[in-house]
Amino acid sequence: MSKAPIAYLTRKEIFSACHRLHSPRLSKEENAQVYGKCNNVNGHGHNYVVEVTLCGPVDGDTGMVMNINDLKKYMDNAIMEPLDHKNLDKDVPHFSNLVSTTENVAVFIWNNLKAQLPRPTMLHEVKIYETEKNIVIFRGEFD
Ligand SMILES: Nc1nc2c(c(=O)[nH]1)N=C([C@H](O)[C@H](O)COP(=O)(O)OP(=O)(O)OP(=O)(O)O)CN2
Ligand SMILES: [Zn+2]
Repeated sequence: MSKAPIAYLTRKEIFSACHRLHSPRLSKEENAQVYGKCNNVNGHGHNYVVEVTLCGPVDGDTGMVMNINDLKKYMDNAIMEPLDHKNLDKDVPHFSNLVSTTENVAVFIWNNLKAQLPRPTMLHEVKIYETEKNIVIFRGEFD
């Protein structure tokens, strides 16, 4: 029997949210120094573009790594429902005591997706464009 080819499947979603970069582990002065304009108490917003990539065998019967309709459902639950049109720092309990950098948002999304996927090991990458120029990739790695 021939082996199934392994493919990477990516889907993109866009969510809008506001936030302020402020770490509870730093003093007021340190926060101002580290985050500069992003520490402004009024906050600011982004249209975050999130690309989720799964990796897995192409099913011989369906021809799919996963049905995109199912991936869309998982991403709605893991990304859109908790984050879209939210104040990340005030509306999302995960960030009540954790600075809402894009790195931390990527880890949050990764963990939400992992908890839902029928085969969590399929999750390969979460990539977020906070702006056109600022991009974070998380692949579930720890130092
Ligand atoms: N490592 C990180 N550094 C910064 C993050 C982050 O999430 N991780 N986030 C920010 C701010 O949230 C900020 O919104 C960045 O915006 P800005 O500097 O305006 O964005 P650009 O770099 O695209 O804009 P410029 O035109 O270059 O000013 C800051 N740092
Ligand atoms: Zn920002």
